[in-house]
Amino acid sequence: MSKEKGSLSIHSENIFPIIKKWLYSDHDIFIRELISNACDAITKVKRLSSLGEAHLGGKTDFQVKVILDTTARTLKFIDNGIGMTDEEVKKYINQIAFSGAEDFLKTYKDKGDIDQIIGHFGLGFYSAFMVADMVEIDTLSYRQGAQGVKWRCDGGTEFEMEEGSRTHRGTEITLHLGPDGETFLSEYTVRSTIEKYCSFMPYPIYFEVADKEPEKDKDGNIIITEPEALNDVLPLYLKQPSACTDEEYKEFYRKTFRDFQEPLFWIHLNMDYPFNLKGILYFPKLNTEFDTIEGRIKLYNSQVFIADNIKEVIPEFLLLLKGVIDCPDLPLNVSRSFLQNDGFTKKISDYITKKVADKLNGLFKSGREGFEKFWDDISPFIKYGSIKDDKFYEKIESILLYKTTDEQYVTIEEYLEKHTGKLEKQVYYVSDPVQQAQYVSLLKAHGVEAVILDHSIDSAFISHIEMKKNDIRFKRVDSDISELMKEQDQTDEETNKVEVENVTKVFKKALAKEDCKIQLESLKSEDVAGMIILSEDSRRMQEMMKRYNMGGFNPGMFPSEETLVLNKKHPLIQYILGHTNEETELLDLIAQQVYDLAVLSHKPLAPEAMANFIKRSNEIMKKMIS
Ligand SMILES: Nc1ncnc2c1ncn2[C@@H]1O[C@H](COP(=O)(O)OP(=O)(O)OP(=O)(O)O)[C@@H](O)[C@H]1O
Repeated sequence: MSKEKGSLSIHSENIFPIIKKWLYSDHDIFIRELISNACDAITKVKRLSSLGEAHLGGKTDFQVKVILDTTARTLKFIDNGIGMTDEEVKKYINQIAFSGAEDFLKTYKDKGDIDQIIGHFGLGFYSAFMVADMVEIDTLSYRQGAQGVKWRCDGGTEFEMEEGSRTHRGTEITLHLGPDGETFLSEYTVRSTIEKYCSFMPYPIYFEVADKEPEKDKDGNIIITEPEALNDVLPLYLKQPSACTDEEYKEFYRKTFRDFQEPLFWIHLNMDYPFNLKGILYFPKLNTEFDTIEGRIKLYNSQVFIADNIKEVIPEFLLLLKGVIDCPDLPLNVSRSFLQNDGFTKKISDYITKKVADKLNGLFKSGREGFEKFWDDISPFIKYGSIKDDKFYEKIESILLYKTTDEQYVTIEEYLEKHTGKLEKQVYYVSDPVQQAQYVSLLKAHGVEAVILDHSIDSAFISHIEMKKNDIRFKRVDSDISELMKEQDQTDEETNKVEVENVTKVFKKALAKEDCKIQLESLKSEDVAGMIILSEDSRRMQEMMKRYNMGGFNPGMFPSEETLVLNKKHPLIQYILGHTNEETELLDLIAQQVYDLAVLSHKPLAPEAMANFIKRSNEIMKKMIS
C-alpha cells in the first residue's frame, strides 16, 4: 500500500455524547461554566467600551442573574455582557470546541490587559447538556442595530435558530432540566453550587427562585428585601497587603472557611512576576489536642474556583493550612479540575513553600516570645513540612523549637548548651509526660530536663532530625539509666553477678516469668525500688512494626529488651538480697509489687495484671493492720 497522509475526522454524533457525559467529572460544574461565560461576556463588553468600540448607553450595572423556576423546571443564566450576533452564535456555539474567548484574546491581545477572560477551550457551554434536555439561548449583541438571536438545541446534533426579540444587550441561557438535572431543582443545591464555584467571581451574581412564595410579615404584607449578591467581587486576597487590616483578614477567614476560631496568623501571597499568584494562607488554631488537623486550600483561576487541595500546586504539608490561592497562569486542562503536569506548577509550589518559611523566620526574629506562644499549634505543620520537604527544612531548621518538661521552648542547640557536662549530644524526651513522670522527676533531680515529643508526628520527626544531624541522638527517658542517677558502687563484678543471679531467681519464681532481665544498680534516689527500661532501638523497632502492622513478622525476631532495674539502696531490694535463699510468701509479694509498680510507671498494666495489683495492694494494707 502506498504511503498516505491525512487528517482524522470526527463525527459530531459520536463525540457529543462524550463531551456531555465524560468531559467533566462533576455534574455541578455546568453552573461554573455558564456563570464564567456570563462574566467573560461582561469583561469583553467592558473592554470594548474602554477601547471606545462599544457604546453602553449608561447600562453599566454589570451583573449575572440566575433564576430557578421549579414549576417550569428551568434554570436561567442572564447577563448584560457582550451578547452574540447570529454569525457569532454560528461560529462559537454551533462549532463545538471553537472558543470565542480564544478568538477575542487573539484579536485584542495587543490592546492591554485582558487576562481576566476565563474561557479557553470552547467546550464549557456544552456542559449544560449534562443536566438539561433542552437548552435555549436568547441573545442580543452590543453592536449598533444588532438583531436578537434565538437558538435552541435538545441535546442531539440538530439546532434551531431564529430571530430573537430581546431588547437589551446580553444573553439569557435557559436550561430545561431533565432527569439528570433533578437535583438542581433545589434552591439549596443551586445556591451552594454558586457559592462553591463563584464566590469570588468579578461581577455580582444574584440568585432568585421565580415561583417561590414571597415572605410576608405578621400582617400579611410582602417583605421586600434588597437582593444580595452571593459573591464577593473584590476578595481580600486581590488587594495590596498594605491596604488590608487584621480585622479584614479575620473576617475573610470566617466567611471563607466558616471557622469561628481566630486563625493564629496568615501569609498574604502577592506575586506578579515571573507568574501571577495571589492568595492568603492561614495557620488555623487547633481546638484541642484531639483535633484532627484538616486543612483546606482552595485553588482559583481568575477568581473561578477550580478545586480544593490540589497537591501539584500546594506542597503536601501545607494542606494542613487553610487558604485561598488564585493563579490565573495555571496550566489547566479542559475540565479545569485537573492541571497539566509541567514544571510551572512545581515553581508555584516552591514559591509558596519559600513564602511560608520566610514568614515563620520573620515571626521568630521579630519576637521569639510570640513565636513560642504559637509553637504548640504550628509545630505539627512545621515538623511535617521538615520531613516532607528538604528545602523547607533547610530554611526553618534554626527555628525548630522543643518544649521542655520545665515549660521552656528551646532550640536543639540551646538544649545541648544547657546540659553541657551532663549530656553529650543527647536529647532526652518524653512521649507521654504523665506516664513517664517518674523518669522525668529522677532526671530533674539531677538537673536534666526532657523535651516533650508527644504528637503522632514526633516519632517520624525524631528519626528525621537524627538523620539530618547525625551526631545527635534522641533517647526516651525510660530507655536507660543515666550515669547521673547512679552512685559509685563498691561491689566487685563477681559479687554483683551472683547477686543478680539470686535476685533473678526470686523474681522469676514470683512473677512466673521465664524471660526476666534484671540489672542491679545503686541509684542516688532512695524513693525508687525498681524501674523498667526499654532500649531505644528495641522500642522503636516495636513501634515501627505496630505502625506498619507488620503482623506477619515473628515478634520473636526482635525480642523485647525490657529490663527491670532494681535499686540496691532501697530497703525492699535490700530485704530481697538478704533472703534470696528463702521461698516465702512475703518475698513473692514484695517482688510482684515492686515489679508491678515499675511497670505502672512505664506503661499501663494489662487488665489481668491490674486486677491482681489492686487485690495484692489491698492484701498488703490488711497485713499492715493485722
Ligand atoms: N453568555 C455569553 N455571552 C456571550 N458569548 C457567549 C456566552 N456564552 C458563550 N459565549 C460564546 O461561546 C463561546 C463558547 O463558549 P464555551 O463555554 O463553550 O467555551 P469557552 O468559554 O470559550 O471555553 P471553555 O471551554 O474553557 O469554557 C465563548 O467563547 C463565547 O464566545
